[in-house]
Amino acid sequence: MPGLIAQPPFPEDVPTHPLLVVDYQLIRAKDENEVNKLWNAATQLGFWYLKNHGVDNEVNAMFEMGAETMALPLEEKMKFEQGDDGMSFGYKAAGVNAVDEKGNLDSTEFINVSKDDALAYPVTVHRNYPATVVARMETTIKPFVQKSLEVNGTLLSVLNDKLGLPERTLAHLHRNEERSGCVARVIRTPPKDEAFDEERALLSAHTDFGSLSFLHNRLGGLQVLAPGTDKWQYVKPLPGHAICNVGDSLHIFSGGILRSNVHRVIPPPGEQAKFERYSLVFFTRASDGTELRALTDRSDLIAEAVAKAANAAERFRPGVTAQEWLARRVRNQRIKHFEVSSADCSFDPRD
Ligand SMILES: O=C(O)CCC(=O)C(=O)O
Ligand SMILES: [Fe+2]
Repeated sequence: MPGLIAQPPFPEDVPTHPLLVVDYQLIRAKDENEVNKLWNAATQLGFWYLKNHGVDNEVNAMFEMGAETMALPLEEKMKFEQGDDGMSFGYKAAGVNAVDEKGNLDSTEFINVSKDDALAYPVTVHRNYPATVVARMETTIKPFVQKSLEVNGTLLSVLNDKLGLPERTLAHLHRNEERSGCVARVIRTPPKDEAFDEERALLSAHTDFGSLSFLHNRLGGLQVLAPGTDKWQYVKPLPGHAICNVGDSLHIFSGGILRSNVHRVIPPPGEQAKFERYSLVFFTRASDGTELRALTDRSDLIAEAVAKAANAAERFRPGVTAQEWLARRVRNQRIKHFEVSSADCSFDPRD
């Protein structure tokens, strides 16, 4: 089980991309220095470490839930597969997504549990889940979802104010009680297959689709392509530190001020590659019916940024809701839609 088996440390001699370390407790206290650090991280790279978030116990329990679920027979897991229609909740089998332009298939499994299903349990809002998920819905998943919503909600409110938006503008677009694509995801990738080339992605280059991602890594493998560079670099997992990043919808709401940066997952470096890799993410996404558009009418800062941007109309008013954006992005990754989606430039991270 992840975290219970001793795993080799991240190698010393592998280059990594440093991230700013933001202290969640100082953010909650609205400490000015810390708020500025968060702002710099969110506007420059769009990724940062978050320490003192207080979610460690729930994270460990979620890894257990993920391992219990992945251990089910494939036939059982397939009863809950997300399918080819753009549904993001449920089980994603290995080999259903393309990882590159050649149409190579992924080897990554997910279990995605909807925030709406977790909070409404035992009422079903979107779908049913495997017995290993149901057994922990109340004890493990709901507390993880609630705490993750709180952490991301606090970060959103600080960013809201720095963007010059009226109080709680972003909070209104991300209301816990409204249906959304917010989801808790456990990811499993197998140990590295020696036959695969080093650079073959486990999760292809992408930007996240929602507003804020709260990620927990144990082994390396996550890489970012930092602005102004052409080399992928590992982000080193640090014990007790989450990795947070901005996604597409927040990039759009902010008129491009907040950066939704490209990232991918490849096999972990060195000795770590011999182990299966588990990671856990909570994605905060806007309520389903929210129109994705820059909030130019609510903030002078955003209006100025959009006025200066190239192709602003296309980039910051794509003419879709948060729900449509998510469904399109999820659907276009599936190999079933590969020919259509590659013609539609789905490998452009902003498709
Ligand atoms: O597993 C990771 O480290 C990153 C996962 C990720 O980027 C995603 O699920 O969007
Ligand atoms: Fe991602």
